[in-house]
Amino acid sequence: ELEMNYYRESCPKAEEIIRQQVETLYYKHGNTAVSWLRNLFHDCVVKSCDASLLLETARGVESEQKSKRSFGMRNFKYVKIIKDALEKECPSTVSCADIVALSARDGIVMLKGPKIEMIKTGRRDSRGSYLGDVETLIPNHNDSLSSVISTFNSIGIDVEATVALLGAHSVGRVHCVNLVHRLYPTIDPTLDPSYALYLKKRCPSPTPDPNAVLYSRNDRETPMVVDNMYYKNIMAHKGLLVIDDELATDPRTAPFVAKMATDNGYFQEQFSRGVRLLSETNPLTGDQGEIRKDCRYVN
Ligand code: HEM
Ligand SMILES: [Ca+2]
Ligand SMILES: [Ca+2]
Repeated sequence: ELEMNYYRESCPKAEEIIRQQVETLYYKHGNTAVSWLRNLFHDCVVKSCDASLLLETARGVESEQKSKRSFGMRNFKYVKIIKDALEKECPSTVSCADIVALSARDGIVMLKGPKIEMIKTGRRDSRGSYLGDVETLIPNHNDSLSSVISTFNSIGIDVEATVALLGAHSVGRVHCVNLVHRLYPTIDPTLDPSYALYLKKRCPSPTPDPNAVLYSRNDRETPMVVDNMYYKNIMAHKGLLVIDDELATDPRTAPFVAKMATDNGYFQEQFSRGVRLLSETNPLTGDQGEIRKDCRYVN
């Protein structure tokens, strides 16, 4: 079982070390905090919050980072800095899976989102990756709301918390490859026309080079703040993904969207609840898995 402050005896400074490292990294490379948030989603939805996402391709392991669904993910190299600081203090004690969970919590604070005081720890690390499952488990950029709701529901996350978690798209970016289908050959009629013109400027080619770093920010107003701006944007038909418009108009989700758009406190409360639920997905505990020494490789 996960518990609060799992490392209180084995490594009392663990949570403080992670917080410090997340903070230092944020001041050097602000978008690391954005990455820690996305990592939580991409790790926990694929089987378990077990740091399977962090494994690189080596010794028979094929990295989940290679999946199309991981497109645009960045900053993995900085996880090593956090892990090394922990290994120095207490070798082979703090799991990479707990780094994923705690760095997401601390990253959200750097992005001026809610302070989630209590997050359970004691997760252990997977002994392999699940590349083959990533495409079925992580929703695609053009998936329908119904399929997204059922994905989240299958890991115990209700519709209200799902709507709140999508507020993560109040920070970060989307590359043109994930957008152009809404702009070319004709503009998706659910997009605000002036916003569509802006997006066409950001993404001038219908066939962007996947290696080019052409992207649009998720939220032009507060791009580095986890806030309820996402809901205001999607209600104004200024969302980037297909699901954004559905979220704002579907009767199952529209009431939550409208409330989150007007009440940042309510958004923060539901977002915190969503993050906690997500972080507790199917953990490995006890003698399952292992405590990796280097998050990139199984021991
Ligand atoms: C329906 C579910 C979701 C879909 C379809 C989806 C899809 C996407 C796509 C297509 C991108 C842009 C990738 C790129 O082009 O670079 C993205 C970025 C991002 N997603 Fe999601 N996402 C979903 C849910 C979530 C959740 C639940 C979280 C976190 C709680 C999250 C956090 C992020 C973050 C932080 C970014 C920005 C990353 C960066 O700028 O480096 N997403 N997502
Ligand atoms: Ca995982
Ligand atoms: Ca924002």
